[in-house]
Amino acid sequence: MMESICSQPYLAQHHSVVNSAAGHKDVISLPQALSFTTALASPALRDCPSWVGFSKCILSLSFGRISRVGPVRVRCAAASSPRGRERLSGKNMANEEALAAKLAEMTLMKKEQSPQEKPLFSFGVITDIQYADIDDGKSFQGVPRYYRHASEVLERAVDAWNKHGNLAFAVHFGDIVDGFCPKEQSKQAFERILSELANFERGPVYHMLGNHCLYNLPRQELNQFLNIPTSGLHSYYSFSPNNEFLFVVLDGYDVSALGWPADHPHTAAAMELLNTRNPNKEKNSPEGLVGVERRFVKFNGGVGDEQLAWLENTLREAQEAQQKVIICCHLPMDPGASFPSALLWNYDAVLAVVHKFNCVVACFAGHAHEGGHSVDSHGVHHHVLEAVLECPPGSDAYGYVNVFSDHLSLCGTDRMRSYDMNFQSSGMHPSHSLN
Ligand SMILES: Nc1ccn([C@@H]2O[C@H](COP(=O)(O)OP(=O)(O)OC[C@H](O)CO)[C@@H](O)[C@H]2O)c(=O)n1
Repeated sequence: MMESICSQPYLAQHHSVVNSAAGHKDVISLPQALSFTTALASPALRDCPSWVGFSKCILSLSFGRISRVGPVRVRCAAASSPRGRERLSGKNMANEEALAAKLAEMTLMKKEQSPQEKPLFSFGVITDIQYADIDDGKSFQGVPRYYRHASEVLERAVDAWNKHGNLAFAVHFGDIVDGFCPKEQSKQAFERILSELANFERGPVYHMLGNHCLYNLPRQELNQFLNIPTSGLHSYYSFSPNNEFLFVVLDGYDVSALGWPADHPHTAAAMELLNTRNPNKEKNSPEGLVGVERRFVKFNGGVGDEQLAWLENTLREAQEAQQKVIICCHLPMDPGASFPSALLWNYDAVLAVVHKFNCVVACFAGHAHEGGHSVDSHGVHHHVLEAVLECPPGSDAYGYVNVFSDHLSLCGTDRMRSYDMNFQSSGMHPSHSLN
C-alpha cells in the first residue's frame, strides 16, 4: 500500500520525520501516519480547498492530542503540488473512501467551529545556522553537520519569508557561525550570513548570542555585527512589534566562561560554578553528571543577577500593560523541552521569575539541535527549534510563527516541525509536559 502511494524519497523523508520524533508519547506511529496518508490521497479529500489547515484538524480529531504534524504536512505538500497530486491520484483507494468521507465531515465540523482568523502579526524563525566555509563534519556525539549547506538553507528561508509577504520581522536564535570556522575567516563568515539575512525585505532580523558566536568574535563586535540594541557589553533587550505583545531576548551567556576577558567577574563566577559542579578536566564534557546536572558544561551559561532583576522589572511592566510576553534565549529553559546538557545553568532561577507573573506565554530557544517542546507547571510553552546546521543537503529547517491573541501557530518547513501553542491564562494550571 505504502509504495502504491509514495515515491521512495517521499517515504524516506517520512521515515526521518518519524524517527527524529521518537521518544515522544504524542507522536503518531508509522502505521497511523501511513493509513492517514492513504486517507489523504483519497479523491474525496483531494478536492478539498485547503489541504494543510485541513490535515491539522483531521489529525487532532482523529488521534487525540497530536502535537507533531510534520509527517502530515509533508503529505499535504505532496498532495497540493501538481506533481504530488499526479503521484497520488489514480491509485487504488477504494478501501479508504469511507474513512476519507468521515475525515472530510469531521474537518468541516472543525472548520465551522473555528473559522480561520487573521494573525495579529507573524514573524520568521531560524536557528543554529553555524555556517563555515569548511568541509562537512560531525558533532562530538557523531551527528553530521553540513557547514556550507547551512547558507543554502538560509537562502531558501529568506526567499520563503519574502514570498510569504507578511512577516513583520525574523528572529535567529543564536550560533550564526560555527566555532570550527578558521578565526581569520570569522568576520567574512558573519558578513556572508548577515548579508543573506539582509535580503529579507520585510523588517528587522533580531539576534541573540550563542556559544558558537562567542567562539568566533568578542562580545562587543558581536553586539555590533548582530545589531543587538544594548548599552555596553550586555546582550539582552526587549522589543514590542504590537501593543499586545512584548519580546524579551535573554543573554544565556551573561555568566559564562566564554566571551568575557579572563579577569572579568563573570568569567570568575562561571569557572567557580563549573569547578564546583563539573569534576571533569574537560569542562565541555558532561560525563558522569546525572540528569539536569549535565547542564554544567562550558558550552552553556547563565543569566546574571543584574539581568534577572531587569527581567523581573520588564515582566512586571508588561503585566501592568496587559502585554503577553514571548521570551527568546539561545539556551532552552525547561527540562521537558531539551536534553539536560543543553539547558541554561540557572534555568530554575529564571523560571522562578517568569512564574511570578502570568504574562509569559512562550519561551523559544535553539542550541539543542533536534528540537523539542514542553508546557511547564505554569502553562508556559517551551519550544526548541530544529537546527539548520544538521539539515542534509536539500533539506531545510526554518519557519514562521502566526501570533494570535490566544495562541501561537508555528508553521515549520521540512525538518522544522509545526506546532500550535494555546495560551493558558494564569499560573493556576497543572503541569502537563508533553515529554
Ligand atoms: N561531550 C562534549 C560535547 C561538546 N564538546 C565540545 O564543546 C564544544 C561545543 O560543542 P558543540 O556540540 O559544537 O555545541 P553546539 O552548541 O553546536 O551544540 C550544543 C549541543 O547540542 C548541546 O549538547 C565543541 O568544541 C565540542 O567539541 C566536548 O568537548 N565534549
